[in-house]
Amino acid sequence: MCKKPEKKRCTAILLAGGQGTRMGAKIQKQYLLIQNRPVLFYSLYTFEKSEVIDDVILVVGAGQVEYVRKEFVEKYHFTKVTCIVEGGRERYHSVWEGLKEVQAEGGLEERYIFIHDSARPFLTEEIIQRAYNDVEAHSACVVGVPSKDTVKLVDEKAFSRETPDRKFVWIIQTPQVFDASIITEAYARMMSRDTIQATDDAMAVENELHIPVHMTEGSFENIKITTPEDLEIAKVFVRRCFPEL
Ligand SMILES: Nc1ccn([C@@H]2O[C@H](COP(=O)(O)OP(=O)(O)OP(=O)(O)O)[C@@H](O)[C@H]2O)c(=O)n1
Ligand SMILES: C[C@](O)(CO)[C@H](O)COP(=O)(O)O
Repeated sequence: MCKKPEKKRCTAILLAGGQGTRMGAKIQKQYLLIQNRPVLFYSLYTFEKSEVIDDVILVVGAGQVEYVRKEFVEKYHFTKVTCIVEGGRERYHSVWEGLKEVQAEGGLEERYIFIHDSARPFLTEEIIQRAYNDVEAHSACVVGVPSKDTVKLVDEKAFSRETPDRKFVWIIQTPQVFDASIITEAYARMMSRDTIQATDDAMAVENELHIPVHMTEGSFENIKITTPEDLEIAKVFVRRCFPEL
């Protein structure tokens, strides 16, 4: 009889260490409320219920570890959160802090890492499943959606330089999912450089290891809460995405 291969351990690194400058609110946007619950609650809830995700490393801002432990992990009984660490100045610093925890725990060969922005509360189990299938097939994948708009590359004075064929343009979301050994090696190399320009995790893998990263279909609801109008949209999406809450 053919034995089914064991599922690899799936760890989410959930990022909640940003300042939310573009939101311009008095508190960081991961703590703003959408329908009576903080933005950070929703992705923790989705990971907790997920059949794919085994454990969660939560990365938070300086001095927020105990607050998040009490007000999220204990209050809502999020049992998959195994550790809460402080992040750093840029998003990639925060990812690196999460990855250091992964390295310390070990088992890199048998593990996938799902890096997700807590600022994207409308992640679904379907997207997580699709990403899992994709990382099994390709070792590196990022969730995104094909662009619905025409995209132009422009010069410094905002004159159009090039219009890429839209069928090759994807708008990138999270989670971004990798073999643990690939993403830790890519980040270790990237973090040793003097200047770093990486607005997502795939860039580390593409630039440092030259490994192709596959696109996994996300959803147009998997938005990032970035500026105040995103919160207005979120109020509509939350009812559709979490009818049980
Ligand atoms: N130093 C940082 C910066 C960002 N993030 C997280 O990365 C995700 C995406 O970043 P972004 O939307 O840019 O969040 P902020 O950095 O908070 O926003 P802004 O750039 O407007 O300050 C968010 O969940 C944010 O909390 C993080 O953990 N650590
Ligand atoms: C990773 C990301 O969410 C993909 O869209 C995005 O690049 C994060 O960028 P930000 O400038 O930190 O919001």
